[in-house]
Amino acid sequence: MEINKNPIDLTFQNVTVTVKTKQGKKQLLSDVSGICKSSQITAILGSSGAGKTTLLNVLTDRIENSKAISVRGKIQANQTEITYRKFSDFGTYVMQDDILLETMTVKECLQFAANLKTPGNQLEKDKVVQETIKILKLERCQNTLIGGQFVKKGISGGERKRTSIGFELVTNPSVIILDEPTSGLDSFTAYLLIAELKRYAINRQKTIVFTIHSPSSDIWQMFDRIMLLVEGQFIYQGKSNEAILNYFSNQGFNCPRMQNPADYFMSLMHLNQKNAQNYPIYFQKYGSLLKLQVEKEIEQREKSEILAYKFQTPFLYQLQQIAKRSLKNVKRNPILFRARIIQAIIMGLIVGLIYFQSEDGSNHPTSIRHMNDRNGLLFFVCINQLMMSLKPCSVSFPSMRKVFLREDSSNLYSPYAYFFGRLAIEIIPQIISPILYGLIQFFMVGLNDRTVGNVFFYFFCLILNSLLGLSLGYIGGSIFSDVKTAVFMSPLIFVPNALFGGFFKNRKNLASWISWIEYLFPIKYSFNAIAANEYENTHFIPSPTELLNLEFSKWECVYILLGFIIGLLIISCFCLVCNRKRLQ
Ligand SMILES: Nc1ncnc2c1ncn2[C@@H]1O[C@H](COP(=O)(O)OP(=O)(O)OP(=O)(O)O)[C@@H](O)[C@H]1O
Repeated sequence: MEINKNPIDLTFQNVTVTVKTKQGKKQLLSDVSGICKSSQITAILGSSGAGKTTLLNVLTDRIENSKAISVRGKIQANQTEITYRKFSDFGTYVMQDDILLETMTVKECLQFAANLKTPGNQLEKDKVVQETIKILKLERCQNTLIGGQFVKKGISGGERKRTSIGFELVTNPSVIILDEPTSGLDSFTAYLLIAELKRYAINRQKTIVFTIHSPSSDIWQMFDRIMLLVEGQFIYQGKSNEAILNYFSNQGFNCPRMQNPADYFMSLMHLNQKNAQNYPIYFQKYGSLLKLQVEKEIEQREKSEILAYKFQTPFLYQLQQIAKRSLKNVKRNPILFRARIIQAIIMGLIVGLIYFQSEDGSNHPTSIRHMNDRNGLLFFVCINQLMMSLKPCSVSFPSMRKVFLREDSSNLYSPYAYFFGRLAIEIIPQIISPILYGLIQFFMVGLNDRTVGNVFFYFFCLILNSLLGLSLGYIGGSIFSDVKTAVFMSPLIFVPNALFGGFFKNRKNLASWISWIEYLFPIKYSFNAIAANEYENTHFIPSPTELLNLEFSKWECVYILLGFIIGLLIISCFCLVCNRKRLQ
């Protein structure tokens, strides 16, 4: 990684954030101005709820004006105003939660970001990864899986945090903003991390800003600039060490010699009765002694051009990278894939045994009992296939939503590439599973095998049904943000499909005011196609398709089903793109 050609001073002026709450309006930040300089590390301290994360969200332009929240003020980089997309052109935001894919190794994780976000050939991208690993001292764990809920063995909390930072560093940003990078780390690991960030800021002229809760005295010594926040207002901003100690001692707040200054200032800011009486003094002193000075400093910054970092790899390359990663994810966490296959085998066996060599009308052509059995079997197969793929597909997007949102906010790839890259892999079990299911029960039951065409058509219908479940699952998964809601809502898709499918209630008996609804539920076409195929040249008299009043030919149903699948996939892709929320 080369020296930064684009050093940036980040400034903010008169920033006020107001939210509407049930109790009325609440100011999270009140008219704050400040400056974060290049080649320096700036630490923002304050007690819990002081507004630190809110300030970072404003700096990275992640809060939008809306009915519920109002943001005023000016954010500038080298005296040029910034907007959300422009921030990601030169800066990066490492959020408090380390959102990483647990099935990747540290190196693969950084490689993924480097492949998608850095220009040059593969050798150059690999070099960036190696350098990032070296800077963040991740050599020892580079080939260890990240780990988490499903993959139990993983890297430590400190390594996780550094990987999270590394994921953003590979793009060589000029400004790095971090929300509590040391949370959850022991004091020595925290020290090493801040020391690394400081070295990085100096050596590469980066602007590093972070919030921190309780730094040790060793960490405190390293800060170049400190901002102290109390109830959304600054009470100090400027140099660290002697400067801040002198400022407060001049006001009668002397830090005991043997005490960690960070602890002392945190105790001054903590909301209790005694401190609350001092708050007006802090604000008044800041207003009279520092505010003007900071504003002057901001005005004196020189205007210079920001070299925007707009590199994005071609769409097909993004698609390939996402598909490769999804495949690895399935291989290393195969539980869902295995469950789908085992489910297909067990369900195939159950159906095969229950309907074993069921009567096809050749012995008792007029038997309504046998005809009903066969109709029931065909309808059950349609519903069963749909449900077997709907559930896993409805949870697949919500379960990866955080990773997607994080990568999307880093502008790593197009959301369309993400959607189709995942689809390319997730479609595989949805094709294998119905084939397996069909192979087991088709011959056990003794379905229509008069021609090879009939056999293939049956299997084709099973696959279409499975893909229908996938596309319906994707719709739920891309609309609902969490797994539980997506699963709870799936009966809303299933029940009307079953009721209007043409088996439980004969379509001719539907009231005229409601009969049009049946055309909206695709299972009707699946049942129609599979029944039309089964009863081609049937022995049953009269023909079950006539009794069921099935109106379409089997190929007409296939075209309609394909239309449904493609249409639903397009809608779910659109929902995913529109539902992207910025992580705050
Ligand atoms: N959308 C919102 N609506 C109402 N109140 C909010 C909203 N977002 C934040 N707050 C409140 O604003 C205050 C500042 O929140 P913020 O997350 O910036 O604090 P913080 O200093 O980062 O705290 P911590 O150190 O605990 O993370 C808190 O009291 C929080 O409850």
